[in-house]
Amino acid sequence: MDKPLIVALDEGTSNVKAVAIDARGEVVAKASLPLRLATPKPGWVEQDGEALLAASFTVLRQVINEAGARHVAALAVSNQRETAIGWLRDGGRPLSPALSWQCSRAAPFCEQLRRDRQNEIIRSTTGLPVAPLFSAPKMRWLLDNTPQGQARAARGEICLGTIDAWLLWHLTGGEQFRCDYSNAARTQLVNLHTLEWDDAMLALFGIPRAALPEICPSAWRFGVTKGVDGIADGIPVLAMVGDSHAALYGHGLGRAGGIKATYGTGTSVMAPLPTPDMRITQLATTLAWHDGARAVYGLEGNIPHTGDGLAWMLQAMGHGTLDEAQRLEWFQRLPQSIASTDGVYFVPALTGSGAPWWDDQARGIICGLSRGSGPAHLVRAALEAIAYQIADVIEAMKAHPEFQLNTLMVDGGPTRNRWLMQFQADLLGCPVARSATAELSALGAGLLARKALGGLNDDDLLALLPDHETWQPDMARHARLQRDYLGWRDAVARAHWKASH
Ligand SMILES: O=P(O)(O)OC[C@H](O)CO
Repeated sequence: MDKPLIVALDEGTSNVKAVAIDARGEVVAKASLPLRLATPKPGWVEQDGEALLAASFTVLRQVINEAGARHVAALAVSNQRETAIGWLRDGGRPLSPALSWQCSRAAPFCEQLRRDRQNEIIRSTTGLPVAPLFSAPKMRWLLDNTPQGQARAARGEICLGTIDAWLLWHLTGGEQFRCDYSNAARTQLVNLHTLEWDDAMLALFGIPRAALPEICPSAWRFGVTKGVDGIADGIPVLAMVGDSHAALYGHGLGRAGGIKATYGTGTSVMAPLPTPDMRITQLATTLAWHDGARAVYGLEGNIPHTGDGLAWMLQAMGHGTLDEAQRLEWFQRLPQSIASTDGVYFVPALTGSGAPWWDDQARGIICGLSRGSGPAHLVRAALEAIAYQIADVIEAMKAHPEFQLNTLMVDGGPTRNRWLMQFQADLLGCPVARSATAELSALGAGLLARKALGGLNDDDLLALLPDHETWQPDMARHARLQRDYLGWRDAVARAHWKASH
């Protein structure tokens, strides 16, 4: 193979990395750079779109040059989702900083939609709840805060896009204005049944169709590089996909029964589904990817505080300065030093609860303390809370008629904790499989690009997936943990107590 490499860009919220992946699926070169977030007002979170481009092009240039441009068959992109940016079609200059997925400046507009009782039509059309997280209310804010924004957008002078579209536009010298299905599905403007921009949603959010990109499959010939300093012209971009979706693809190509959980500050749990079905109102339904032949859907639950709850507990106990290695040592040693938490639970609803409860008013609680409770009980309760919250989302997923759980596939920093992996397997009563690679999103996007190159079927791609280390459940312990899980549910109800009083 004269061009064996795919260079995949993983454009995240806090850093951007590029990796070169060879024909066996191995990472042979990589580079990364941190990205800055700005918080100009409470609740506002934004990112300099041009700085994001510059960092992305720097890591791409570095990896392409290290690997040798003549060996690069294609580029692939996985990216932070929901973040929205507007730019001038003439010249590509941004209208303002990109509005991060974390930004809640569009909350008043969302509140109005809820007051106008638009929730149900939005959810049944797009699969998503009304929330400032999604791109559509952010795009509306951008147009409202740009002189003659609506009129100029309707005339096609303004482009509105997710980060994949922004990157592609600039990678192709302004020639291609396209995004992929997975990113489009997170805007809240796509009809999940037709997979097209939806007229009713465009009208509701006040977004002219002329301002939006063409939606393409995630594995697709999106365009070729043109005019990027230091990067050869003519390299095809063959995949673009949201990062969480790319990780699911990188774990197992979305085979039935393989659910993934990315453990980080928060956790995204995603299950692949063959059809969209929006009956489970506690979770978001989304498009996982379109591989050029077919669309795969996803049922997703986002939990805001998992690793973050652990960090909070450590800080509250006065150990916030421990470095990463010390934390891992602590978090493995302390929970094993006791047989159980003796009924102590920590519900880390620190800014409200996410999936499957969705209660902004909920607040964190520690309950079940007795005279004998100590640091080990608290640390163990914080670790167990991660596993319990994931179990809550999976419980909600079980209501879906096509749901299957064979293995929970996991990735992210906290999965290095072997005690936590075993506890998660015992609690769920199913194997937990941790991916051997830290570059799962980039790898998933890279595999989609390989698919677009042609010549490989899914069995060939499966052979390129990284290995997993698996923890098998102890079923006797699983049975005992069902009692503790009921105690957890009771604690969750107490965390939600404030909302109803
Ligand atoms: O930047 P990450 O990797 O935390 O991902 C951000 C998510 O895509 C937002 O939905």
